[in-house]
Amino acid sequence: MSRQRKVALVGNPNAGKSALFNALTGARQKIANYPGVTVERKSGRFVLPTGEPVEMTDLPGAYGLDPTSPDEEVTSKVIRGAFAGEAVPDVLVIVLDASNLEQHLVFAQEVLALGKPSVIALNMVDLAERDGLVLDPAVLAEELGVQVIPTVAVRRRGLAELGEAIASAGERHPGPGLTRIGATERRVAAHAMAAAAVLSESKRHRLHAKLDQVLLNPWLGPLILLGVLFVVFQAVFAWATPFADGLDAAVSALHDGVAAALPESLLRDLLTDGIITSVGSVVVFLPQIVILFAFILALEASGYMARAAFLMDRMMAHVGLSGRSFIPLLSSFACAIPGIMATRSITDPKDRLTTILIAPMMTCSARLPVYAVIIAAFIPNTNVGGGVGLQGLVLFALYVAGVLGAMAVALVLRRSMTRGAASGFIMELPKYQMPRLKDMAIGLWQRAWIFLRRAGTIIFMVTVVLWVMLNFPKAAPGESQVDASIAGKVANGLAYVVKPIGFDRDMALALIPAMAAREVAVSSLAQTYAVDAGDDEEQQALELGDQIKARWTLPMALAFLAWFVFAPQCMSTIAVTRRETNGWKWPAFMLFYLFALAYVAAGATYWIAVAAGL
Ligand SMILES: Nc1nc2c(ncn2[C@@H]2O[C@H](COP(=O)(O)OP(=O)(O)OP(=O)(O)O)[C@@H](O)[C@H]2O)c(=O)[nH]1
Ligand SMILES: [Mg+2]
Repeated sequence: MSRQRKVALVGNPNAGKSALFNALTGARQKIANYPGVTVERKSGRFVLPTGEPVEMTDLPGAYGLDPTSPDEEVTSKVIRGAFAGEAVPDVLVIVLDASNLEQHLVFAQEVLALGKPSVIALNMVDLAERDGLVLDPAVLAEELGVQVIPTVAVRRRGLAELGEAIASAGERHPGPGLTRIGATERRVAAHAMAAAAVLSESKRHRLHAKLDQVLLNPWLGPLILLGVLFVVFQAVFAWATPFADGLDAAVSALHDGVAAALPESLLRDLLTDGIITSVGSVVVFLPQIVILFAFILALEASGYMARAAFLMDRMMAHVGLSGRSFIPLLSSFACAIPGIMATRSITDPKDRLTTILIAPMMTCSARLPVYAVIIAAFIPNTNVGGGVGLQGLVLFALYVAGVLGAMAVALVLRRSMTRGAASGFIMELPKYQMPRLKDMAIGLWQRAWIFLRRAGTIIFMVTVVLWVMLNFPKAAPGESQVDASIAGKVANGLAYVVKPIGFDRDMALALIPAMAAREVAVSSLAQTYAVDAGDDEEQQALELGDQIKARWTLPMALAFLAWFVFAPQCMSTIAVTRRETNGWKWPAFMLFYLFALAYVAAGATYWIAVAAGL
């Protein structure tokens, strides 16, 4: 034999080619670049069982022979013998991931159609078996017309058999089935072959495979995801009502009880109209928060969340981000702080910065009380048909508005301040699982506790300060207490700024303490109206929602909602952004652009609503 024969390993990315290459060639490797491109060329010596030494190359992973990347181009050219200065391989070892057979068979058919001497390494059979899937290599060999050797590259299983198969791989002609052209035909055939090769499959594996087929379907998948999210928001309203009503009654009872038990005094006012009214107005949203988190935790534990990230990867790529940003952004639906901290897992610094900057637009749970009180006051609790409640629909729309805003900003940032290419994304999809009740209960308890602690600390303190500012100096007889107070005077100043976007003095007043935490907007409205009601018993008896309804117009309410979709009203988020970006530059930028967006969005909402005659 004049020339040393060449054997090349080909297959989809992550099939285990390099693992197999290392197992076969050991330390006898040469690493260089293919001439003219920065693609690594790995080759090594391997001695066949016949004693014949061959040169083995580990080709870059590819999904097809029509290249879409420099890696794929090298692979495609080398195996066709079209790469200048590179000898054409004599035998191809096509490496397949047995636990992902259907997908890998698509490329395998394309390679086999070239008609070269080939062998298939059915790799990762250990992982397939772990998942309850046992395959019959003989069926595949029959279908494909080449030898199929089960291997476990990392355990060196099947290497000797693979060597023998390589030694005996001879000239072959592509069978009729392998001259199929077109990706769709190959896909259909891959599906049939993968199904035919199954020797035994646990019920669970079959079910999971079916689930993935539906949930990850490029058309159905996103629709289902949208549907799931939609149900969540419907439930947040529908299921929480009885519990929220109960809490509300308890808060009122406590308020009245304390008011009756104490003599009239400043302390009594502070306790009742100040603390109980404000903290109570936030605490009543506990049921909605718990329901929202129950869904989020269940979706995470079941394995669906990772699928959602997978589905979102393509969409995120459109705005220059990857699926990697999805998890931090998703956590930001609970709270932007853990979300921003979770961006540490994003390796590309510009990717990460973009994700941090848009995280506050994901609707966090602190906005829920604001949204809920205004929606409940202004949006009728009607059915828009098919059992869909209008209130849940509006809530859903607010979440969507935040997401769309974030995507638009990411798109702009990735073309300007954080310019750069989107990084790739590979994600392991976890197995489907029934969420465990105990884990869920612990998770829910933690979230509920965090929420209550906020009510007991930040909101409590801001409330006391606000109460002082609202109650002093005392109004002259006939004058409104709110107008006379320090808070009222400050709010009157701010009211000039927010008047063009439809906000009145009370709304302006709510914005100031809400810088500490968004929920405070609700408690400060509750307090303002309690102070404003003074001794008017009829006014005092009104619920916050009814107060708001009586004082605001629908365009005002909608503008207020639009404001909270964007406004960066959370000191902790600003602080954590400063820490994660090492300076004030980015948090300052974040504050500026989010306030600008909030102002424009609220103004546009107000004037459009007014023009529409709402
Ligand atoms: N359990 C198990 N893991 C394997 C097996 N073969 C490879 N792996 C692991 O699968 C992962 C991917 O393997 P690689 O050899 O890097 O895959 P590759 O085909 O070279 O991937 P690209 O170079 O990206 O095309 C690695 O973590 C390997 O350790 C196997 O038979 N069983
Ligand atoms: Mg590799």
